[in-house]
Amino acid sequence: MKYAEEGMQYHIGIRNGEIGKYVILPGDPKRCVKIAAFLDHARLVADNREFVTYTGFLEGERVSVTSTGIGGPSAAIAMEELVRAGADTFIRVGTCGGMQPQVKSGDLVIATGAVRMEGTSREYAPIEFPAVADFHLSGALERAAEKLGFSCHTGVVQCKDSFYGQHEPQKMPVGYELQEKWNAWIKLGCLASEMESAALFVVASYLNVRAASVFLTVANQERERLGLENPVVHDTEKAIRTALEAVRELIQS
Ligand SMILES: O=P(O)(O)O[C@H]1O[C@H](CO)[C@@H](O)[C@H]1O
Ligand SMILES: O=c1cc[nH]c(=O)[nH]1
Repeated sequence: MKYAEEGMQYHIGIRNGEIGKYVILPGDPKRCVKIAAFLDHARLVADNREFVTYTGFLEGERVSVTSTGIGGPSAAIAMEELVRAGADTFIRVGTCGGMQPQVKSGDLVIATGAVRMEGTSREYAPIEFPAVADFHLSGALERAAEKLGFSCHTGVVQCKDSFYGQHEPQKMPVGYELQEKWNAWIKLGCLASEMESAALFVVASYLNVRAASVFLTVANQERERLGLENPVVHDTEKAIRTALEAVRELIQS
């Protein structure tokens, strides 16, 4: 494809040689600078659309941070172009909404797999194919959260394309379907809902690279429904530190 000059990735604006093989993937571009602050000698290498990239060092190894924006389409584009630029190991650092009563605001969630109730992954793989995280990366995230003493849940998460379809299904013309499926995901033990991991895990399988996800639980609408305590938490630092500790372990191993 010839949309960009030679050696430059069209959407993310990265030039060859500007990123590490390890990339942290937040959704929010403003999270990039917070993550980059944990790297040595981090510098901004690209800023195009929703895709902001910093590259720095961890344990002497080059590590990058690229925001994906919201949803599967832009997350898949980011991963495709980062792989073309040389990356092979991805950890999404996101936010999520808890679904099970034990998943409380401020807790971390690590995804072992993701429900593919979004559109992007269907343009890569038939729906029978599972969206699964890399086993070794997820294990490294679990060990990191435990080492850092953070409250953490590991399991399947649910992905969708409509944030408001999750939060206000009754207002949607297809609310009957959204509500029925939501109840099914809860019965099946889904821990939390977010928007990018299903696409990232399926694209990673297709491109033969490694991907995993860790999230901050912002709040939990099921706890709200049950009349349980449910504050709103926005600070993603625990998820960021967990991801970077996992990358550190991978670099040292
Ligand atoms: O905080 P980020 O990483 O963007 O993740 C979550 O937040 C956004 C919705 O508010 C979606 O992108 C969802 O996956
Ligand atoms: O409830 C939430 C919180 C973050 N991201 C989501 O997709 N849903």
